[in-house]
Amino acid sequence: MAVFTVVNETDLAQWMRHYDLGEVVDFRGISSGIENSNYFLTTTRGAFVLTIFEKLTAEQLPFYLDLMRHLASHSVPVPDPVPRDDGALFGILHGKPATIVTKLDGKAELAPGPEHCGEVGQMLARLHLAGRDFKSHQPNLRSLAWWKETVPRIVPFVDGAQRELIVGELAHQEAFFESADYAALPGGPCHCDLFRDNVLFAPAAPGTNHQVRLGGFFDFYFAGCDKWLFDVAVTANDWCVDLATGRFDGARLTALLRAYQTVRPFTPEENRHWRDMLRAGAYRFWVSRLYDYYLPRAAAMLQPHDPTHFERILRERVMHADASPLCN
Ligand SMILES: Nc1ncnc2c1ncn2[C@@H]1O[C@H](COP(=O)(O)OP(=O)(O)OP(=O)(O)O)[C@@H](O)[C@H]1O
Ligand SMILES: N[C@@H](CCO)C(=O)O
Repeated sequence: MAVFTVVNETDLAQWMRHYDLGEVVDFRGISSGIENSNYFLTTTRGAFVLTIFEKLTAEQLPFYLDLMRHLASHSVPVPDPVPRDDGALFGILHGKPATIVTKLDGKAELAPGPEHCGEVGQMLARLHLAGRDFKSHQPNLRSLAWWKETVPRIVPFVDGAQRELIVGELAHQEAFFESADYAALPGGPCHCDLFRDNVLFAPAAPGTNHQVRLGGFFDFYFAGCDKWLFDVAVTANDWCVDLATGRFDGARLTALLRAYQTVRPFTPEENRHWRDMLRAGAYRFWVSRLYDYYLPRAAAMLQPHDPTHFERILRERVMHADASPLCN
């Protein structure tokens, strides 16, 4: 269930007066998702998604919506927020900020193969390059500063071995973030949460030699400016692993990294610090999952994600810290 705020026919008719989207043909709630209320909206002008933000505020939204609009205008397939009659990308519905974005094609691929990872890698590099002239800046709000603030709050709940890892890795990451090599890593707007459930795939067009077709990336509400390599690491840690062990699948990892580098080759510093960044990517989600597990927000997370999955991945990455970028 992911319709927390109910929109009836009268509310919708009132809301649609602010848009030049023709007549409503179909309107239905979307059952998945745990953060916002989402509806599929079909009008005589096309297919859209209406999102009512249950937690993000009107002050927080412009960075995300402007970024999506910027990327969409640079041919990166992401939901494009539709401007209202006053030019605004969101309005207020039932007292909460709400927006209409274009609907992407396809469905999530939860058991990806190398062909899916290749498409994701290439588009992620295109997203990074397209973000270079995006004017707003918001840091990744789930990076080092947040880890430093959050780790002391979760440490009382974890066992001795976990405490050692969580505190030790924080020290490792602090040293990495302070290094000259880290400062030299290129960066800009990043998705920061490009997991399998935030990407859609559609059937490949007949007559093309593509096995799959990327519908697009969505759920930009953890996006922020960060090192591009961090985004690649977060993505690889989800798309290219065996979910039972956290180990990399060599074919998927190679496909993702090769495809990314056909668009933007890694710099020497990125090559040197791939493993540190994989650790950072795993750490970010281990910490957030522990936080959501032990300190749940009111009415949040219907089903918290399993923190031990990312503990396993982090231990795996620490163990293979010396491996080179294109190896598993
Ligand atoms: N622009 C879009 N185009 C097509 N489908 C979309 C779009 N936005 C959302 N969806 C569909 O709606 C579902 C719920 O969206 P989403 O996962 O973003 O939920 P949420 O509650 O906003 O965030 P979270 O993933 O953090 O729970 C997605 O799984 C996807 O199927
Ligand atoms: N992708 C995150 C959830 C927040 O979108 C996780 O798996 O922990």
